[in-house]
Amino acid sequence: MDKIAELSPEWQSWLQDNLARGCTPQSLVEVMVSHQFEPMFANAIVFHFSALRQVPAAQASEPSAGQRAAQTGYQYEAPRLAPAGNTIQTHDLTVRVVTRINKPYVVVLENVLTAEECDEMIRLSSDKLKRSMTVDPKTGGDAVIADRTSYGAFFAINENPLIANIDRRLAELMSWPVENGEGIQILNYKVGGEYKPHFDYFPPSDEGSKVHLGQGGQRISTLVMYLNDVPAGGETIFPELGLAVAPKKGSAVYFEYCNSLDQVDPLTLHGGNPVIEGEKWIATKWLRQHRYGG
Ligand SMILES: O=C(O)CCC(=O)C(=O)O
Ligand SMILES: [Fe+2]
Repeated sequence: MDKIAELSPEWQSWLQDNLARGCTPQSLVEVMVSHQFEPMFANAIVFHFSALRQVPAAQASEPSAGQRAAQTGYQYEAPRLAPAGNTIQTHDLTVRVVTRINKPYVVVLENVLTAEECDEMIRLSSDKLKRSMTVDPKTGGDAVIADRTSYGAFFAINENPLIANIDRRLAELMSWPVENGEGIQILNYKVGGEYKPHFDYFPPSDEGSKVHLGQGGQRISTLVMYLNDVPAGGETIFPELGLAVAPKKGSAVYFEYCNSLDQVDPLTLHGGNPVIEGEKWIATKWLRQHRYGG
């Protein structure tokens, strides 16, 4: 985590001392935020220090996955997406489970979308992007687009028959109502395009989260679907887990990070590695606690 360099030695020892005294990470985040630290940064840095805190010499030098999970204070509950079995049956596709991690619950899936659906979503969103570029003169066209490392488009829930069928399948897959989902978001990354590590949930201590939490509540899980094969780079990475998922057309990675106590799980920090060759298209589905929009 290179941002550590930005934290003064005084703050670093303050964090170490208070974690050693047994203060909760959340209380330390709040103090940092009250001292004008950016909430996402405070969350990430406090978690980083708490996860790396020295374990007694008698134990392994690296905390086990279970110990790291316990240190965050997040209470794991029964997963929403099927916790067992190598396939998940939806009304029209049999989705295959490739990899599972339990704490946090991260699952790599195959056959979430057909190749035709992937191609059609790319085609439809390319059209949307072209239209929005010409409709809004203030975006400045190509100059602005060239600066961005990714760009995207939204499909409203049930926007057309193709999307409605996919929304239905995803709700079955994730055992959560269609109405609690945000509309599918399409992102396109060119060579060099990336998505720096972040949390998909709205940090509870962040003032700016209130407006998001007011509609549909907290985000609880994410499904990142890959719409094309990427020749090199573009993996979805989970830095706290040492996990990198390579994009594969029609496959997806699913992860959960909010429980029934409204706690959020910092171990789900994730990002998109820079694309090295070719381009990367993904479709992301975020689920909310409550009914969202439509
Ligand atoms: O590009 C990726 O692989 C990750 C995308 C992501 O984190 C998101 O859409 O929230
Ligand atoms: Fe994300």
